[in-house]
Amino acid sequence: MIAVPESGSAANGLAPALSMRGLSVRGLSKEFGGRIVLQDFDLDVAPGEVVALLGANGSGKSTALKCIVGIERPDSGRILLEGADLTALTDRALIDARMRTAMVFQQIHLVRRRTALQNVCSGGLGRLSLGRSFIWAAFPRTLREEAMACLDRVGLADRAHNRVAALSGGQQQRVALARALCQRAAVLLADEPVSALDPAAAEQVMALMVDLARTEGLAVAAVLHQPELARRHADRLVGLRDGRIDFAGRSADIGAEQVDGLYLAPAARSVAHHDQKRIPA
Ligand SMILES: Nc1ncnc2c1ncn2[C@@H]1O[C@H](COP(=O)(O)OP(=O)(O)OP(=O)(O)O)[C@@H](O)[C@H]1O
Repeated sequence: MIAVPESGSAANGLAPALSMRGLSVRGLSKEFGGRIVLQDFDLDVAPGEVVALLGANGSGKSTALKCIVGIERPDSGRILLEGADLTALTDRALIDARMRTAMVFQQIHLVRRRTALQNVCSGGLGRLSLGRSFIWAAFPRTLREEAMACLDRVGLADRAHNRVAALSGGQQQRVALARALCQRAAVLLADEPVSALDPAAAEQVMALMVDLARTEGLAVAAVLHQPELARRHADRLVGLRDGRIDFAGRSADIGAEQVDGLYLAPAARSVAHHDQKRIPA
């Protein structure tokens, strides 16, 4: 069992220095067509820790995750994964480093006509030679055993041979988490992983992500649209507004009104701010 790190000692909730473990991001910026959508974005996620990214639609949350995982190319900034600077790596070293990051999405990216086990095996494809990678039926026994253990870890060993299409949304998301385990990822980036799930399934998947962080030492960063769920499950919260960090800190230290403020329109925000100032302490 990995202890929850005492991060967030600095005033802004970030670790004081770039970490050699887990994920550290500094000064990430990205613009599309001349419009800045992410600016000076910093993030630290230690092994065993869960950090939730919150913010209104269009505030830059997904762009941040996409830049970290390599789907988008940041205009500037540094991304350190287990101490390796991804922005300085090339070729095989970059591919190997990227393999240590897994991503799960709201729209679950699994091959629906394949079994849960085959999908989880695919997480280990990067470790196979190219020739074998595309033969679904020919995953080596060792990989199948590892994938089975990963499915067992998420409570789905009994559904290993079911096609993904026959599983519920919550079960599919658990298969996606098992695939991340089989990939042997050190960092898990989750983009609205529970938005398509009913409340009970969402609760279950969030609890599983926290459990995997604690027991497997995964560093988890999750974009969430459910502030209450984030507050209950995440160790720290990072609030984004218009591409910039509005607040960052331990979940217990961040007030509900601060979180709610992320979702107010600018005019309502200035009224709320004015009202807040009038309330005697
Ligand atoms: N490939 C792209 N090309 C142009 N603009 C983009 C692209 N991707 C994102 N954007 C813009 O960047 C801004 C931030 O988008 P992003 O998806 O990161 O926001 P978000 O906070 O994840 O929003 P949501 O909660 O709706 O998913 C938005 O205005 C979006 O339209």
